[in-house]
Amino acid sequence: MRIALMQHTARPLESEHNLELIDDAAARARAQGAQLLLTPELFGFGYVPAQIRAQVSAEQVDAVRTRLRGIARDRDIALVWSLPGAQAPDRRGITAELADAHGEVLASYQKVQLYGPQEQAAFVPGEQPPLVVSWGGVQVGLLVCYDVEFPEMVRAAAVRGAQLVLVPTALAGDETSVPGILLPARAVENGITLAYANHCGPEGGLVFDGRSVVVGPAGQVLGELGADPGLLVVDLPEPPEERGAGGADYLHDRRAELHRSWL
Ligand SMILES: NC(=O)CCCCC(N)=O
Repeated sequence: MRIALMQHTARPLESEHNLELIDDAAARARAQGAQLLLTPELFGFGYVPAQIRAQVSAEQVDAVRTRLRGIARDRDIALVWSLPGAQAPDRRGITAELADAHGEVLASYQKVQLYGPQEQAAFVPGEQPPLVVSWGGVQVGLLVCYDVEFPEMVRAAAVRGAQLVLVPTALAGDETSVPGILLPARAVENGITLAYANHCGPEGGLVFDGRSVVVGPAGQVLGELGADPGLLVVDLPEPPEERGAGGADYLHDRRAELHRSWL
């Protein structure tokens, strides 16, 4: 299976411009044989939580979502996007959704681990575990940004059968430990592949790191980008016949009840 990750700089609240970037990335990804395109967190509006809360209506979110479904359909590629939820501005979270190449939404997930006071003031956290759906013969789970830094969140996707976890993100501040240490660890401890698509460059008062990456079940880097805009196209390895092949099978060996009683 071949997937693509879009890494770019969104323009705050300029959804027409941001959608054109996504459409262009979808066309280029499809031309390179990718079956899915993963895009960064809140890319349609830019990573500007306070401005989204104050200025983006539910109708505007719905219009952008409709356009994204159309891009998936018109470009004949599955698409993962991240938007504000469909609710009123004071009751919505940050979502990630997977649509198939017909533009049909297969999975929706609401970010559980909101990051920092800005996000917590602007959005409502999700309370549900990641939904895992079958797409292209692979069990796919969705998480958003900060979620993936918690072992519990990736484990929740893995115990629900996820083989591939797709993560729209918005990481700034030169946090090299996230793509460099945490993501490989999450992949190894669950025997899964993780794809992490970030913003890059100056946007909304922050400077995003880029460093989008795909990490395989042994923690191996299958593809990565630097600090500039780009399209990362990666051929995913076949999911391992059985987890832990050649190593520990943490999911099988863990003493979950005992661990739960300690935490
Ligand atoms: N949008 C986000 O969830 C940002 C998470 C950044 C976490 C970090 N370690 O800097």
